[in-house]
Amino acid sequence: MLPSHYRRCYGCGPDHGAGLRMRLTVGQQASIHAQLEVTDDHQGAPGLAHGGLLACALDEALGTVAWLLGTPAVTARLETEYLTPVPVGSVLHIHARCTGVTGRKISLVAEGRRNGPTGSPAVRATALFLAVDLEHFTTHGRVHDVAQAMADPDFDTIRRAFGINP
Ligand SMILES: CCCCCCCC(=O)SCCNC(=O)CCNC(=O)[C@H](O)C(C)(C)COP(=O)(O)OP(=O)(O)OC[C@H]1O[C@@H](n2cnc3c(N)ncnc32)[C@H](O)[C@@H]1OP(=O)(O)O
Repeated sequence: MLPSHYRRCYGCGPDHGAGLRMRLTVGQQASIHAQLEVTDDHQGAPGLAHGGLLACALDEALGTVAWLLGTPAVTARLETEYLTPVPVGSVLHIHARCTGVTGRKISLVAEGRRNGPTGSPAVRATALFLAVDLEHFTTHGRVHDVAQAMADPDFDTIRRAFGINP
């Protein structure tokens, strides 16, 4: 099981009051298994998960695979395909994996299944991530948030955890 890469991340952060709090586990080679419990807070239509939120959950799993490759990376392109509605109360079992790397470009795919990891697929995504350096976050984000994240006493543990499948 991987620790959250950033405590205030909407996808996996334990300190985010309204986040998805996804838990992610390393799979074979560069792949990730994750689970999303679909709750009342995730609705787009009555009783059904919001499509954008499902894309967010897949994005989180895809981004975590990219980090397993040893570099921070950000989503450049994300295409989602919705196959069946996902009702509140279901658990989405997500599997994300890398399909190729060309320079800074990381190609990935993900699939979310209902009713267990071998259930029928409900949502799929194809993504392109771009590897970036720390400057990406200090230039475009808030310097004090970056400094705070790096000052986290668990920062080294978190960084090392992503070296699981070098
Ligand atoms: C553990 C972590 C979990 C995190 C999960 C969540 C992940 C996220 O949500 S990240 C947040 C959302 N994403 C962003 O904010 C990114 C915003 N975009 C950017 O910052 C920039 O556009 C960025 C960094 C993606 C690319 O910019 P830049 O580094 O200048 O790349 P650039 O030089 O233009 O292009 C490099 C290559 O990528 C290609 N490329 C760039 N963007 C795209 C795109 N959208 N589609 C296709 N190809 C693209 C270019 O064509 C180029 O290809 P080639 O080398 O073959 O000519």
